[in-house]
Amino acid sequence: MSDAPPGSCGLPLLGETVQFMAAIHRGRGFYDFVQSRRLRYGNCFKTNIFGITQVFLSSTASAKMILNNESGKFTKRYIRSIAELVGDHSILCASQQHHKLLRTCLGNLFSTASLSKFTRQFDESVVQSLEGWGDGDIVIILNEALEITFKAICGILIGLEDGDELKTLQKDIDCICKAMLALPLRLPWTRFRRGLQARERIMRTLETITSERRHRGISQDDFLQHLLALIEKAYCDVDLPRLTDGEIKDNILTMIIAGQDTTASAITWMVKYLGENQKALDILRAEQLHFAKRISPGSRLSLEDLSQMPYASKVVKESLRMASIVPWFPRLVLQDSKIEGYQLKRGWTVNVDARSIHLDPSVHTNPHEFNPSRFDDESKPYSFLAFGMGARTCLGTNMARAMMLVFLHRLVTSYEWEVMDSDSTLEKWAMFSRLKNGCPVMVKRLADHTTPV
Ligand code: HEM
Repeated sequence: MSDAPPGSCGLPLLGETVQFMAAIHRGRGFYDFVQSRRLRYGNCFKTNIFGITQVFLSSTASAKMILNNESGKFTKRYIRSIAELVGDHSILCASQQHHKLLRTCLGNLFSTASLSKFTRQFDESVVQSLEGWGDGDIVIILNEALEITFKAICGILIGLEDGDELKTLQKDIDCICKAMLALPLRLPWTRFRRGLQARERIMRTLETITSERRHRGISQDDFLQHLLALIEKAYCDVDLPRLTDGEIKDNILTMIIAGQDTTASAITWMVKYLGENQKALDILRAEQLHFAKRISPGSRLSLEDLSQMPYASKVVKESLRMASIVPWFPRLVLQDSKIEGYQLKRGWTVNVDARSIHLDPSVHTNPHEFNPSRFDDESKPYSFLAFGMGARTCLGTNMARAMMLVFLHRLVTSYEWEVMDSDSTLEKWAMFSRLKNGCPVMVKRLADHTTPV
């Protein structure tokens, strides 16, 4: 094909899988594989990973065409190993038609009422965690953020906030996340096999919780209860949208995976960027201390409070732009099509390379500079893709923002911190851009903090 995208599809059968896996093993993470080819070939190139031709695109115009998908030529596609780990009924794997039903049913978790309740609970949890930090302690931000976000998300989804069951669940989720980038080999002791076994254990736990709710009349004010009630109601009203048990379990697992690691990683990068940018931190602290004086001491933050933090919101956005937690978004090509002058074939996967767009100097001035004020002006279309765009945009956008803002408020109004290790090496095998050192910081209580936690 003369107008095929540039790039190499590597060896027959193997493609460039070996190079991709090697990049995962190196400290700069799997994105290095994409970046080096982008530098060599430009905004559009092709490769072959796991036997599938993959095209990477990194212009705002191609992002619009693919994510908006007005032509209907693209659909979401994950590699088979990821689909097996999250389950066939997951919203991540759903066909276009079924996706709408799933999004309607799952959308309730992100209603204003649900997020309001979540924000207060999350604030309580952050306050408790921060209270445990002593003056001069070295705190690993990633570990703290993983624990707090996991507890909060499991609490709102399945009412599990403490105890051994939660710890086991966290270990199993970690195991699944690490298996997502592994070769899909089912041999004993392979990373992938361990991920599948962890998935089975989680499915059994969710089954037990569901059956206790149904047969022992145990009721909780959480999302699982809401989904089970929808099934009950749907027996009387056939038009009501409802999920099967398999869909409920796969999607609860999906939301834990999609919500915890991403948000905890984002919080970690945010603390690092601020720790290394005194000017932005000073503006932020002034805004937040001023805000703290307006709320009664000891009260918990509300969703409404979070809408009154303009600079903090820009800090969140800028951290997400620079970190690009989900670096690219894959889509399956349903029909032969043309993009950027290149021919795409049906069956290929196209990946919108959000990270390249976030760091493109023609899209964002001085892209490597941490500058929240860049968002004072309206952004160019499709230039900020941290949560994706279009029909498959992140369902948890507002929940993630709420968690980041709450954490930020409590941190800057209670502590000063110094980043103890500025190494930006990424963790190997992590599905999302995650700092290997977890961002160790030395914390010091603010002398006259106005919001005693
Ligand atoms: C900072 C944190 C987060 C980031 C950066 C993030 C990023 C993203 C991105 C980029 C996508 C779209 C991928 C694509 O188009 O292929 C996505 C989808 C999704 N996210 Fe998030 N996310 C975050 C937090 C959350 C949270 C807290 C939840 C829920 C608890 C969540 C649930 C989901 C779900 C269910 C989808 C699939 C939506 C669909 O296919 O319709 N995310 N996320």
